[in-house]
Amino acid sequence: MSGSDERERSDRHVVLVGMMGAGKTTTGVALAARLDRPLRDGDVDLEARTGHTGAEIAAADGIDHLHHLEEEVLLDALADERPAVVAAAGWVVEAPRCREALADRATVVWLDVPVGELVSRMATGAHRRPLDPDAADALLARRQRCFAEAADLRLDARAPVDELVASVLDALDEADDRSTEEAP
Ligand SMILES: Nc1ncnc2c1ncn2[C@@H]1O[C@H](COP(=O)(O)OP(=O)(O)OP(=O)(O)O)[C@@H](O)[C@H]1O
Ligand SMILES: O=C(O)C1=C[C@@H](O)[C@@H](O)[C@H](O)C1
Ligand SMILES: [Mg+2]
Repeated sequence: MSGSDERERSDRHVVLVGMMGAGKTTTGVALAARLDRPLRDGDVDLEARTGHTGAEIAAADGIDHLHHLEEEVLLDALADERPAVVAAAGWVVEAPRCREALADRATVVWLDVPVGELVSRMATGAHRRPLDPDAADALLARRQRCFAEAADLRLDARAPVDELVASVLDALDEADDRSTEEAP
């Protein structure tokens, strides 16, 4: 894993990033249980803060306003001293402030899913704004670099959830082993 070692690994948040429908919430619930950490889900925090879903905010106030709120929600979650598992909003890797905070305070896992599978996964749940396949394709192409820059670990998230969780736990253990070996 790359990324800043300013904080001990065990103090860092584990943040799941990826496109809408990539499985951040689903994997986040299972990972938080295994790590015995709280789950901070961007969509849940957004609704608790505003009383509205992302889809409602985008429709009423525009996508830029939604993005501004999502940025604040992630920065708040990362500022919490208690290490958590965080399911971040899909967009946040495009925000330089978020990428900086992620590099400082988190181990970042990119749940990467091809567009065809994403589109069927996005059909579930009511909180998402609608996105057609061509728009999803263009968005992923544009955002690929941001995900790659932010991520310490990239997983093919077509795998079953328990395998994804095991891969994250393995990567965290390996990083812990390396930092123990490197300690003076
Ligand atoms: N590893 C997986 N294998 C198969 N289906 C999955 C997997 N992970 C998630 N799903 C399914 O994909 C759909 C979207 O998952 P989820 O809501 O967790 O995505 P998300 O990344 O949190 O989306 P959003 O960014 O919109 O909140 C759900 O129906 C979920 O059951
Ligand atoms: O991935 C995206 O582009 C988005 C994700 C959501 O969190 C919202 O920011 C919005 O619906 C756009
Ligand atoms: Mg989610």
